[in-house]
Amino acid sequence: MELRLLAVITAARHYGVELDRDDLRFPLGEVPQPAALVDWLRNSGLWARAVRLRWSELLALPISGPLVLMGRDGGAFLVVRADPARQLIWVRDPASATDHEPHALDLAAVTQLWEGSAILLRADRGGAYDNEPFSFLWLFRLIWQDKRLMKETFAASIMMTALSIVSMMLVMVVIDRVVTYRSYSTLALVSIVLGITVFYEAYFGFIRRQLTVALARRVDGRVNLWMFRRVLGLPIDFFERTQAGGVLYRLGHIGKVRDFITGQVLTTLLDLVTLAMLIPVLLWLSPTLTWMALLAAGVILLIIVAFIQPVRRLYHHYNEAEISKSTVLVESLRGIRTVKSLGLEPQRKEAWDHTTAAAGGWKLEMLDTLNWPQTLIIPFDFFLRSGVMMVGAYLTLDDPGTGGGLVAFMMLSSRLAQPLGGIARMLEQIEDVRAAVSMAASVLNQPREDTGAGAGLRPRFAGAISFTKVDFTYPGSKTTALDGVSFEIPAGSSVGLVGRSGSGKSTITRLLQGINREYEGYIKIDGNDLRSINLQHLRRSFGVVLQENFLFRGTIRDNIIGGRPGLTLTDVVRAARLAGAEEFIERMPQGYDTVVEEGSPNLSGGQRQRLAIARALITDPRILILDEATSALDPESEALVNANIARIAHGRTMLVVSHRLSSLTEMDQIIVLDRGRVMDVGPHRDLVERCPVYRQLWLQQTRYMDSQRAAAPAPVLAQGS
Ligand SMILES: Nc1ncnc2c1ncn2[C@@H]1O[C@H](COP(=O)(O)OP(=O)(O)OP(=O)(O)O)[C@@H](O)[C@H]1O
Repeated sequence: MELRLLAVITAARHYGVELDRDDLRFPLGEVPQPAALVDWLRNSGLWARAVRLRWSELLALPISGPLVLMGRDGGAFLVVRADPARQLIWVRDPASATDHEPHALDLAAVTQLWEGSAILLRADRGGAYDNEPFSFLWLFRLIWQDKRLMKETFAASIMMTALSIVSMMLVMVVIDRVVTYRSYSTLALVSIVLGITVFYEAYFGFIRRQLTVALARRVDGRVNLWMFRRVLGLPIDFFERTQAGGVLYRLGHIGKVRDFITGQVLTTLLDLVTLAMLIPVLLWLSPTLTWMALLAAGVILLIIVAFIQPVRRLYHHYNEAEISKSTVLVESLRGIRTVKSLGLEPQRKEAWDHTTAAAGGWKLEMLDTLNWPQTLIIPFDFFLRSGVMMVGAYLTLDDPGTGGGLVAFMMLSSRLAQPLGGIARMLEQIEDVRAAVSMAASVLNQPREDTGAGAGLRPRFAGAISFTKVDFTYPGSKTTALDGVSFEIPAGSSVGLVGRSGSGKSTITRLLQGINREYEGYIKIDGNDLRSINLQHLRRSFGVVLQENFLFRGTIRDNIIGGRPGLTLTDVVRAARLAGAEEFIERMPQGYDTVVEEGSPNLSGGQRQRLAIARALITDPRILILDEATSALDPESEALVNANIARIAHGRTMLVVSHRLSSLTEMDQIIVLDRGRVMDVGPHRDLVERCPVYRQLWLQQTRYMDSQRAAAPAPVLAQGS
């Protein structure tokens, strides 16, 4: 089992990618199958494929880097070279050192070891393009990946146009010959050929539609996958800066761009093929009429182009208004509890009315402006459709022998209208779509976090943390959040972070998790500079519980596992017990299989929090951060969690941010912060004596608690008396 993982890890390393065991979706203890290994490689940014090969095929493979053969006994080995002439392959044992000389195997030896399947891998060539910014060109290149399908679609279009030209020519023959010379045999022959032509035209039309649908579906799939990956790759502070409503609305535009390219642009390109073939034939049939038709079409295009600029401006305003509208809606829905409990409905309604009216106003103005080109083109469109025929009829009067030609011209030129209309529509929409591209790009092209598979160290943490002269200011903010912060936390110790509101407690935990990276100074974990550690590895090594934690729709068990591979119900129960959640979960009718609804309305705040603690503990993290994790709990739940805190802290470094100093008195050290500076570090009893800021906070709280205690016995006495 280990050998297969080792082989794949070694092969990936050849391409500069460091695989993370936590990314492998496969139950621990079982033999990993090629499909799971391929998924692992692909998710880490490599191109990989599982194949079954024959010996001859294996020998014929061009081997530029190692490929992995699956061994019979659940093992694996790496093929580094093949020599078809000598019928030999050279393999490395993944367990041995990489500089070890590969050894040659022949068919007999390979048959004994190999079970027939292999994993091919290489650096993903799509990778570079994957990292490019979202733009029109990007989408075109994405579509161009399906070159074969595109070529087939174009071939079908060419065939269709050729066939329609043939059938029109046949009509011309019928009119000129059959009618003039009364030839029945020609009529019969032409009818048969026409029948066949119609059949083929229908057939190619069917193929063309099928191909365009297939192309659209593929592009759709790829764009969706890519978009979600990009969005997940954006840093947290982007989502903090940007309202969810705006992000959703902007991302919605990607669908518009995709539909435009796979629909309008593709059809127009195909129609251009038709135009390129039709125009020479029309010129041959009647140059005068052709020029007239093209002139009318040209004027139509000019009218549309003239209105592009004003429409673009109005569209921009309309979009901005729509973003505000959608922000009001999303905000109202997300904050519905606050809205209802504070009775803020009239204000929200007013905001909604206001933004809706603004969006409606801009839309109306835009449609009004669009109405002009649509009206102005009508006479030219009419001339294109009917006027040309009248002129043609007039010309035929002078030359009666050309009746067939005129009919053929009319039938063919009617096909001119569709592609020209298509081009016009495309030009009309292009502004819309350009705006949509920049909308979607404003989210998708944000700088991403560098969580790349190859980037950074992946050390096993013991949990020692040090900050040395760390300065940090939030982007766009004037006040420094951290000012020359230095402290050391030995591995395995528990540390409290205290200070007034806004003193920088959460900022310290954010920097540690790599949420904000633009700090000055040094942050080290076990002596490794935080900047040099792989971001995903870093975050996975932490357990984090915040004041508000999001639970996903699913069972309690799924929520605690959180999709992490290799965890069983025993782990879930262990984590739940440690978090003080076991008792309430077992009282629920379905126990660990109880379904948590969206927003978890079926759980109390305290229960939700204890589940979040269990979720953080299940991976047995070396470093645990509790950021006001118990602040919102009722005294009973808080007491339950606090009673377990010593057990939770056992064997790991624990960082607890809390306003309630009474829950921190047992910590090994407490770091006192004030306005972004470290005022003092020490255990509770020392700090009360020597640190004025801490003493003040402590006295404030104990005085408050004393006054509560003093107030509490009164009713009891009254009752007893
Ligand atoms: N996302 C942010 N963008 C800009 N400034 C921020 C951001 N988060 C915090 N700050 C500022 O940084 C400073 C430190 O904030 P931080 O949240 O670390 O304090 P805290 O001690 O955790 O406060 P609290 O106890 O209220 O949670 C504050 O002045 C705050 O206004």
